[in-house]
Amino acid sequence: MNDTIYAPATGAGRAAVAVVRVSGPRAALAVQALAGDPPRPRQAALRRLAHGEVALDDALVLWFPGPASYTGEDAAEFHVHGGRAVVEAVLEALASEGLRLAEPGEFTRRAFENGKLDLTQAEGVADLIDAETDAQRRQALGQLGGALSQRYDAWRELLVQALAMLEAAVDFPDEELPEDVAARARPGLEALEAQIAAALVDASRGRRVRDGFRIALVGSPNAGKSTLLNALAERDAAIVTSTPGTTRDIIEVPLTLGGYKTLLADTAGLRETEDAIEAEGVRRARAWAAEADLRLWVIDAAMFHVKQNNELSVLRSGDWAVVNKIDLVDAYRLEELREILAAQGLKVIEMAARKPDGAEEARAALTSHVVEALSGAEFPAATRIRHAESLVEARTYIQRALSDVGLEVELAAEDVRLATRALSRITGRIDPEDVLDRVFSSFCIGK
Ligand SMILES: Nc1nc2c(ncn2[C@@H]2O[C@H](COP(=O)(O)OP(=O)(O)OP(=O)(O)O)[C@@H](O)[C@H]2O)c(=O)[nH]1
Ligand SMILES: [K+]
Ligand SMILES: [Mg+2]
Repeated sequence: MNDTIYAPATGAGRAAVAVVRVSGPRAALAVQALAGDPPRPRQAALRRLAHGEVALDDALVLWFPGPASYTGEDAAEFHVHGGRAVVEAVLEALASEGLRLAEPGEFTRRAFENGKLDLTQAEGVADLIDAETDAQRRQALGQLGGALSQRYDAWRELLVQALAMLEAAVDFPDEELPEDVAARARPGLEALEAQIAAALVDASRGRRVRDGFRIALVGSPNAGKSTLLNALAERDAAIVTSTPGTTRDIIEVPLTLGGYKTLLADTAGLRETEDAIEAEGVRRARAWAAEADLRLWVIDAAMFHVKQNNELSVLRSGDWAVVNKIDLVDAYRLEELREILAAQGLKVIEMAARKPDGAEEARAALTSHVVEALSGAEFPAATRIRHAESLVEARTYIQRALSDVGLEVELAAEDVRLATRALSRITGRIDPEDVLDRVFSSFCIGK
């Protein structure tokens, strides 16, 4: 039998109300010990909480007999005044009744184990709690509502149908069934393979909604990268000085643009250097830039020289050139720069980052870019690397099955079985402990 667990469900610190949750077989006893007979199920009752002779608080008490509770077990909630001493006293009383403090995510893990939600929905719960932007919230809510579960279940169903045909062909060879029985599995498998392939392309956009669209500021020392970062962040996140080589570490600033989470990174100016610390900074700058979704190549309009080739090597097509310090040059020079950079296939933005509102055009352009890149990506087939890994695996088995159909039907059937397992792992229909541990360890205590 499970332990009975308790935890504060609300954040630490002073607040008007704090909620303490209890779940497990001794939940009714715990309510009895602190608040007397459990109230009517799912109805709040105002009670004096006491432990032995000691009064603890006046609180709302809710009693959720299983299985109609969040965890599926007997559960209760105490809505107490949100002072630290009150919460501590209630937690202590519960501990002395033989209950134990819940581990991170343990309530949701029990809900999962009791079939209240599947693994992607459990992840939706965690993501909803972590959601900082509107897009993250929509994505998490969709996932909690079963958007991913439904898609995976539909795919699983297609695999089960294909498997049925292949198994029929294995069990009743030759005479009893038409010889093209196995071949009938093919169109379904082909369609599914294509759907998974498309989903994988879309998955990286979905992950960007959850984890943030990554924008790297790169360029020569002193081009004004840190100045631009600070202007966009609207605070002095990075040190700005007139000394080239000021920034060494990557400075990441989360920025919400058009309702989407982005991560803006200021990086060390790119140059050959004897200084070991700066060289490490340059290495990190290149590595971050390589993984980014967009690179902004910041250029000092007065100093730029066409031969800045070592910087070009980090750029990809579709990246932007930000011509900074336009206050220092004339129109003729600007026109010249524009031509050179456009010829490189870069989108060109001009600014004086140091001037008030100097970065507003860049902010507007970035906002439209991110919205365009991510809109609609709230509901992809995969929001985590874990999902994408299993999708890749399922796809590989389906491809192998397709090459075996007609030759070795038994092998094809086995591959389809393996593909089914890979998909089942995403929703937790089959749930190796390590996958569960990975998912639930990211939760906070009390959820
Ligand atoms: N005139 C002018 N100066 C600017 C502008 N933007 C930045 N600067 C100056 O350029 C110098 C370098 O700016 P930073 O933001 O530190 O440049 P950086 O690219 O981060 O430099 P490193 O970190 O050393 O690679 C500072 O003295 C800034 O004040 C601008 O729009 N116009
Ligand atoms: K500098
Ligand atoms: Mg800098």
